[in-house]
Amino acid sequence: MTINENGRLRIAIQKSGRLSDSSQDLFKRCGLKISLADRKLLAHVGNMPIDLMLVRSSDIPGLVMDGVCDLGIVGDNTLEEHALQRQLNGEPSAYDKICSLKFGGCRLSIALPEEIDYQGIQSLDGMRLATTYPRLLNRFAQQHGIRFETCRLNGSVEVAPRVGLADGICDLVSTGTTLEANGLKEVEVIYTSKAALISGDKPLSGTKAQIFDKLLPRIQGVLKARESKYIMLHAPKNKLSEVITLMPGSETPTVLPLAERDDRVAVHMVSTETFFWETMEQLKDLGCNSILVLPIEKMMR
Ligand SMILES: Nc1ncnc2c1ncn2[C@@H]1O[C@H](COP(=O)(O)OP(=O)(O)OP(=O)(O)O)[C@@H](O)[C@H]1O
Ligand SMILES: O=P(O)(O)OC[C@H]1O[C@H](OP(=O)(O)OP(=O)(O)O)[C@H](O)[C@@H]1O
Ligand SMILES: [Mg+2]
Repeated sequence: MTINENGRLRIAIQKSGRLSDSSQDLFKRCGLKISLADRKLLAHVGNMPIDLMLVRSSDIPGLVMDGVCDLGIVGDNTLEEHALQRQLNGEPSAYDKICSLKFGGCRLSIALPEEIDYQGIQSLDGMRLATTYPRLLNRFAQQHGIRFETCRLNGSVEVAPRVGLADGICDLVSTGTTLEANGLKEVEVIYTSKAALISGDKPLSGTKAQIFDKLLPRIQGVLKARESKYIMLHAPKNKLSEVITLMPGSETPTVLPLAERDDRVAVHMVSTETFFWETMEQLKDLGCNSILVLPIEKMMR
């Protein structure tokens, strides 16, 4: 049986959940025309030879490692857990992480009921912890020379201690609201995660490699644009060098004359660093005005 050999690049993304909107948005920003009809699980991109396969997040590492999909977007946590499980089973677990994406940020943490007196990692010895990530949790236990029992729950893990299923949990945390709502406190962060773009470890075939070579710079351009800002301001000519020093990442600012003003110039630049209010205030103190910080939609070097 030949799988995935129709000359179209196949990308697995989460069907619905924490990563699905951001994954679709990333490809839309890359200029891909995606029309996702209700319940359609394989969507053809209209203007590029790419198909998006909509699946459960937990299936994405396996689909990419087995070559069913060429690329995938998945959380580091899911990827690492799956790879560890496959290694234990003696199954192929190789993949390439192409880049980290800037969404889906969370941490995998151990949490215990608030009333428990936690004295450090040794307090976990002998406990029973509910988790969706037993392999990552066991690795942590081994690294710290402690033993505990794990029981697997695929969702609503935070309810386990209250119903007597476990002493504590190991689950994903972002704002901490779910822990707090369920009377739990975070005691150890065992892994930090973001969404990642992955591929299998074998090189793509000719046509697919060409599609990928077109897509990757667009993805990188979207990521770069997201963290970059276009800054414009008017500055006194005699303070120009001080102004430029203050501007974050100001390698090659453009300096333009202003109509009917010999003492002031316009300065334009792209900043790839965070532009803080404090910097704007300092620029103002130097005599700058009309300071604009604008988002950038696309970038290509
Ligand atoms: N609270 C959160 N904040 C930010 N990112 C999160 C959060 N919870 C999960 N994630 C990230 O999003 C991924 C998908 O989470 P989500 O809960 O949508 O799906 P799931 O239940 O883990 O998986 P599946 O799609 O297989 O049902 C997680 O693996 C993690 O990387
Ligand atoms: O720290 P917080 O911001 O509260 O987020 C943490 C919650 O988010 C995730 O669950 P999700 O809401 O995705 O539900 P699920 O268990 O159905 O996957 C995770 O499993 C936690 O329960
Ligand atoms: Mg979830």
